[in-house]
Amino acid sequence: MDDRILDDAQMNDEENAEMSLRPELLDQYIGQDTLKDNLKIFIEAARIREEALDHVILHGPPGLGKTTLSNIIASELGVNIRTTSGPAIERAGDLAAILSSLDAGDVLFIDEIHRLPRAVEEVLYSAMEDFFLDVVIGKGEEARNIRIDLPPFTLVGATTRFGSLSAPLRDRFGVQLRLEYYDVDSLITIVNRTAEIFEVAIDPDSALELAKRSRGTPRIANRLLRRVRDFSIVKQEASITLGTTHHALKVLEVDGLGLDPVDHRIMTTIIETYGGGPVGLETVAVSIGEEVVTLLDVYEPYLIQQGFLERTPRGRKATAKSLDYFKSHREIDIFRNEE
Ligand SMILES: Nc1ncnc2c1ncn2[C@@H]1O[C@H](COP(=O)(O)OP(=O)(O)OP(=O)(O)O)[C@@H](O)[C@H]1O
Ligand SMILES: [Mg+2]
Repeated sequence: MDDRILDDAQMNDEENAEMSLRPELLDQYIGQDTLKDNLKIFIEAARIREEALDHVILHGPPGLGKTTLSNIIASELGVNIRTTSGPAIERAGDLAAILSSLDAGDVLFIDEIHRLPRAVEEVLYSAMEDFFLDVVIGKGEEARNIRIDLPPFTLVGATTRFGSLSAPLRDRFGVQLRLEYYDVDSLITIVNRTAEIFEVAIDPDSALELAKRSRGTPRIANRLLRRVRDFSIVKQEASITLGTTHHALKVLEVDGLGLDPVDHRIMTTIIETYGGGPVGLETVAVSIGEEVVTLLDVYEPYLIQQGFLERTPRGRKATAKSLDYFKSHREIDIFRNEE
């Protein structure tokens, strides 16, 4: 399973590549039109008022552009950005150090904000609402409370689990933006843009094919393009052809809808072992040897969006549509491509 297209462990080696692909301004950010229109107004208003932008929470599945957008927000505001993540801020003191180093109007980006320790989160409330921190200095009898005033700043939080945020934290974000899976047209534009940056030519039908098989996710579109480009280079093609694209996707075990072998194992386990469900996600995870969080964050959202999987109070259920799709894939060669 080392070649899995969605594997997190694989992501490290692409971080550099991702950096160079990140659009820097809102106009270069493809798709998410409603979100962009709203954000433009809020940014413009903050600039006119010469105040810090209200706190922003970006939520949605991995790879849809939350980190990219947080950097764009800072660029568009013309301010500095400090980047950290929920698990990296272990103590209230860590947070105090970061916050007191900000200049007025700066953006503090906290990735994976649902993983902030509880004690840190509670200190964050007053920082967000009234720009001050109450911290305890010293221990025992010596301990005393001090109040630190902060410059007005904008907290941008990102999470794949909006539902796991506590209500008090959620409510302190004045701007709540949900990223949606991208449509095929936006993904074609993203594939073509990335190809241009890579300086490779790609046939329009190949770009379309990659767009259709990217699970609505720019990160996956870019990743597939990089792999397909490798095959094309070896074949010494002048431009990435549909034949090579099909071949590469077959080797990568990406099916016609962008589903990979893990998606197939999830669905066939629910359908065949558990009679279509309902079955608990933990049970499915154990059956196929994957982490529950991976299923929750990476696999399940797209299977639900495609109408294959349903969340019910008693567990996950396969839909009628999924019975057809996964049954027919089982009868024929599972990763056959329409060549
Ligand atoms: N709207 C977009 N237009 C062009 N490229 C995009 C867009 N959104 C994302 N990308 C590209 O997709 C890649 C992944 O985006 P990003 O890292 O911002 O996702 P993320 O939502 O932060 O993911 P995670 O939840 O895993 O942190 C980046 O390389 C970025 O260049
Ligand atoms: Mg990110």
